[in-house]
Parts: sequence; structure tokens; C-alpha cells
Amino acid sequence: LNLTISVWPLPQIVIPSPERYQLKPQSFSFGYRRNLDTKHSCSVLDAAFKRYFSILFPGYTYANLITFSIVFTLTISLDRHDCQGYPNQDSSERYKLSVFAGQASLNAETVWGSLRGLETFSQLVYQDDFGSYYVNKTEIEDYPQFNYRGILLDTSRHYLPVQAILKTLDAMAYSKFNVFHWHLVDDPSFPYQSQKFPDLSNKGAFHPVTHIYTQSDVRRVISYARMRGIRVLPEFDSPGHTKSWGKGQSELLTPCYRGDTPSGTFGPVNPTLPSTYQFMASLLKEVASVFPDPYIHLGGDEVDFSCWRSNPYIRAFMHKMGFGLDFSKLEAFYIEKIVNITSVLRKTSIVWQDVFDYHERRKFLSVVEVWKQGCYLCEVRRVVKAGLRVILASPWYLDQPGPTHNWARYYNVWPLAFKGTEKQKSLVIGGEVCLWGEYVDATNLSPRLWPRASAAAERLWSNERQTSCVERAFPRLQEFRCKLLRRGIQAEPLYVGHCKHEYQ
Ligand SMILES: CC(=O)N[C@H]1NC[C@H](CO)[C@H](O)[C@@H]1O
Repeated sequence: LNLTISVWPLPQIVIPSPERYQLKPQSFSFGYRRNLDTKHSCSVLDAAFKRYFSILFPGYTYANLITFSIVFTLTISLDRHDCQGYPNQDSSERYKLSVFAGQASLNAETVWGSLRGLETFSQLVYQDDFGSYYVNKTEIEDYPQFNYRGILLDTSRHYLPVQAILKTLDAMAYSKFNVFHWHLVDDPSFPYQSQKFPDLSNKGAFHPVTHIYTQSDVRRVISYARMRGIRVLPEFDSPGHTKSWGKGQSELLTPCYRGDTPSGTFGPVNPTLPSTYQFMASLLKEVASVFPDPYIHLGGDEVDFSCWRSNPYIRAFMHKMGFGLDFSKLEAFYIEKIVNITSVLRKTSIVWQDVFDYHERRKFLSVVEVWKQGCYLCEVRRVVKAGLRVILASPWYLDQPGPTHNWARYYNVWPLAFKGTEKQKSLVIGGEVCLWGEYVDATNLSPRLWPRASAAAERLWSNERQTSCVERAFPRLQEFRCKLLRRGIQAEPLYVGHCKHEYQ
């Protein structure tokens, strides 16, 4: 059978067959398997039916006509009816999909799993040269290798219009990514419009009206993501990467000194002032209420100690605290207080690996995101040996130059290829593709992210042994890239070739 499995990422168990059935838009419908206790419908799925009908049959809209002429029905059954909630770190995404004459049946533990099954089904349907639609008899049992499969976008180095974020969420769902890591603010701009501290964006955004995310923009992104089974993980990075914060919040940043006079420039957040922690507690309290995910990313990367070192008041504080001249102790003091504020808000913190690297005590940490280049599995091993969970980002910095035409470098990544116990390996909860914004805005976001990020998507979802050969993956990824174009995602070409429907 030349049935290269046309689903990307590759499902765990697939039993293909040469038998195929014709589908017609007018006689296709979605439905719920009626069993006793479940309500008859689910808003997340009702919306998904409309989306996927137009994906299956471009140009048609789902009318859900209860007409006698229904010839093919996809029926869904859920073990748990959690249609009102949000996906979270422990949500099951497992599903079973059986396609046979006149019917497909999709069973999942949760509504999020059924969204993954719908995506898979949509990739099984194909058209012949005359435009007729077909689907082959298939049995699939599927689940993700890793629960955390993220995409980071940076909306500070360049502002991204909400539409560009929503488009990325669409594309993420096609590759079964399930976490949108929103690196909202950083040195250059503060686009998040805070309810409590409106001056942060009034003074810190590139423009206080056109280059901000209002509360309704934020709610729109969170809701749009939820309908696709995607979590939104907010990051408010501190104490470094906070230049734009100082514009709208005086006294927050450390004044740098030249000799014994202030130089007029500012450095990281000032960790010696009680007002700093009052402000951070208040901002994080707001963030905790705006973003429903139980996790929040606190950053903690790349703190430059030179400004702290130049400031006599900081040095006096260090002396009083017995830190001597070890500024990593001051950094640890700060981060520990912020993590504690976050846990009081009943959120679990994620921090960049810098925090783990310069801490002696690590018990207060939960999740460490490994991002530095080099022997990143050495770092992963250190973190899991300390009993902490890991998100691996190092091999997937898509903003970084390099042999950019080599998508295989994002595919040939083995997150668990380190010496460790099964328990330690289970602490690697997943990975993340980071597209930092220094050189990215809405003009090049999609081609720079897709389909290269989809290579990481298969690494994070599929079975390693079944997806260890780049040559076998290549034709499948090319076909998937054409599907992305057909769905309106401007995914760049992998190599020489063509798509039945080119992008226009
Ligand atoms: C955790 C982290 O990655 N921090 C910085 N490192 C380099 C990146 C660009 O590749 C960004 O500038 C990012 O802000």
C-alpha cells in the first residue's frame, strides 16, 4: 500500500486500509453518540464542527441539516463532559478514531482529546483529480508523548496584531501544539494594558492606543485558544528585561551610578525596596485573575548585575543581608519572593534556567525552562536530578540564524536521550518552540514559524522510534505543508516541489 500516513504529527497507532469511501459535503454530518448521561451538545465541539467542515470541504459551510440524505456521519463520544472548563497541564488528549463505511466514530476522554481527533480526521480526507472527496478505512489510537507542547511569541520586540496571534493559534491546532507561551512584555515595549497600572502601557508601549493589548484583546486570545484546546501561559519576565516597565512605574528600576552620582540610566528591578514587592504582588494578582491557566512564567533570564553593582544603596543592602558581593544571592532573594507571591495566588511558576543555575536552594522552584545552547541535555539532567520539572526549548529557537533551510535540525532532537531513571525522565514535561521578536513581526511570522515548528510538533507528540528517520518524514511534512497552505497558513517551502493548491 502506498499509504504514507498522511497525518502529521504521526499518531501512535495507525491501521490503514486500501478500502475507501466517498464523502459529499451535502450528505456529511457530525453528531454526538447519544448515551444516557451526557448532555446532547458541547459548545467547544459545536464550534469545532463548523471550523472543520469548512476545512474538510473548502467553500462549504456547515448547516447541520437534519436531512434524510445523510450518508456519512462522524459521531463523537466523550468519557468526561468538561466542555465548560479550560485545558490544563493534566488534561488527557487521548482519542480513538475508527473510520469505516458510512461512519467515523471518535471517542475521547475529554473534549480536548476529541479536538485532536477531529484534526486527525480532517487530515485523512483527500480529493481525487476530479475533485471528489474520499476517506480510507482507518483505525487510529493516539495520545501525545509529552503533555506540554508550546509555541512562544514575543510581543515586545515587535507588536503583533491580535489577528496574527489568532492565525498562529489556528496553525498551532493543526500541529496539535497545546500551549501558547505569551512573552507579553520586555525591554523595548510594554503592550499589556493593565487595569491597575494603566501607565505601564500608556508610557511603556510603542504607542498607547495602536500598540497595546486591551483586556478584551487578551480575553479574545484566551477564548480563541480554549476553543482549540490551547492553553495561554502568560510571561511577565523580571527582574531583567524590564526597561519598558520603568517608563510607567517610577522607582521600580534600579538607578545605575557612575561613581557616586546616578548616571541617568536604569537597570533591573530594584530588589531592595518594599514598594517593588507591593507593586509586583499587585500586578501578579491582576495577571492571575486575567489568565485562567494554573501556570505563570516569571522569566528570570539574563540579569545584568553591573547596574546593581554600581549603586551604593544596593551594595549597602547586600552588606546588610550578608550577601557580600555575590549578586546572584540578591537575584535569588528577589526571585524567591516573587515565586512565593505567585504561589500565594495559587499559581505554579515556570522560570528560565538562569534562576536554577545560580540558586543554591531550589526547593521553592517547580518548573525550569531550559533554553541555553550547548549541552542542553546536561542541563536537563541537572534539573531533573534536583527533582524539578523541565520544558526543553534550546533546540527550537527558530528566530536564531543558522542553516535555516535545514528543518531536520528541529526533527532530530531527542529530549530524553540522557542518562536517568524513568522517574527523572518523566519530569521532562515537554518542549517549546521559541520565536523571539527581534527580527519578527506580522510580515514574516508565519513563514518563519511554519512548517519548521511542525517538525518539533511531531517530536513532541509522536513515538520516537516510529519517527526517527528524516527521509521518511520529509514527504509527509511536504504534504502537511501543502495542507497548511490550503488552510490559509503561509508556511514556507521545505525544498523543491509544488502543492496542488499554491498559496495566493
Ligand atoms: C530566555 C531567552 O531566550 N532570553 C533572551 N535570549 C535570546 C532571545 C533571542 O534569541 C531573546 O532575546 C530572549 O529575550
